[in-house]
Amino acid sequence: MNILLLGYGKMGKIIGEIAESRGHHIVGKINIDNREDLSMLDPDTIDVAIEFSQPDAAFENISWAINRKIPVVSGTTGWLEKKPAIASLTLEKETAFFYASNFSVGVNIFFRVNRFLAGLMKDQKDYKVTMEEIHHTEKKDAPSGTAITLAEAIIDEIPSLRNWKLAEDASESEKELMITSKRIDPAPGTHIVRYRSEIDDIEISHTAHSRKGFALGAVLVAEWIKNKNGVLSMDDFLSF
Ligand SMILES: NC(=O)C1=CN([C@@H]2O[C@H](COP(=O)(O)OP(=O)(O)OC[C@H]3O[C@@H](n4cnc5c(N)ncnc54)[C@H](O)[C@@H]3O)[C@@H](O)[C@H]2O)C=CC1
Ligand SMILES: O=C(O)C1=N[C@H](C(=O)O)C[C@H](O)C1
Repeated sequence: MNILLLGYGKMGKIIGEIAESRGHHIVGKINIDNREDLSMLDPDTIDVAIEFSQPDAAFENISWAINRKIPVVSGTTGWLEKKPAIASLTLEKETAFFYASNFSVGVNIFFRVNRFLAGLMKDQKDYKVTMEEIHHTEKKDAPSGTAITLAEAIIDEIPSLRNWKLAEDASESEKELMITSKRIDPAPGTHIVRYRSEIDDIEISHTAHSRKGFALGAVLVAEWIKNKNGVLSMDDFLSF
């Protein structure tokens, strides 16, 4: 496949290496300082764009590709208030858009375990749930996209919770799920969900040892998305 990389930072580079090792051809490596290279590409020769840039660049990158009917696989976090506009554009242009806050198989198993545990805890009034995420110091958004996905599932399952909040922003409230964000190098991504009572604690965690799982997941999705249409997610891709 011919793959365009929109965003060629830590993730873009590993994605490029994995894609090439699987026989794909990288037609462009676009960063903040070479966006003019986009005008030299022939959109008809691009099978899929993989977009890992930064929160304030994602919408423009994704729109550029979708407007040219290029399917997009995006992992950029921190821009999702604009996702409905991308969803409409995707349907209008009859192409495909795939978003995941986390592409690793391990985290997607963790998402299922998190939802199951939250369902078990929903009537356990003696436990208070909190979350913690730890990432490297270059990360631009907080909390992480993965933490938001975890929090949304917990809030879905536990009726007494209304929304999540960053622990540093807020005084505690019974109705809010507090998320602590820590920035410590070189952490590729750690997420912890804790239920604490006077008697005991229950804790689940996922720790990425590198970025390889995120990058491999994005390439596998790019291979899968070819010739598909619509707005897709990991629930469409995963077979478990
Ligand atoms: N969904 C997932 O599984 C994962 C998502 N991420 C997310 O992916 C994004 C990228 O992460 P990293 O590669 O670690 O960040 P990074 O900071 O290493 O790279 C971002 C790159 O985007 C480029 N960029 C900035 N503005 C641009 C623009 N207008 N057009 C094109 N490129 C532009 C920068 O030049 C930079 O090279 C972040 O939002 C991060 O949270 C990271 C890992 C896994
Ligand atoms: O910025 C990162 O590095 C990561 N971002 C994603 C997120 O915000 O959840 C996924 C992963 O945790 C690494």
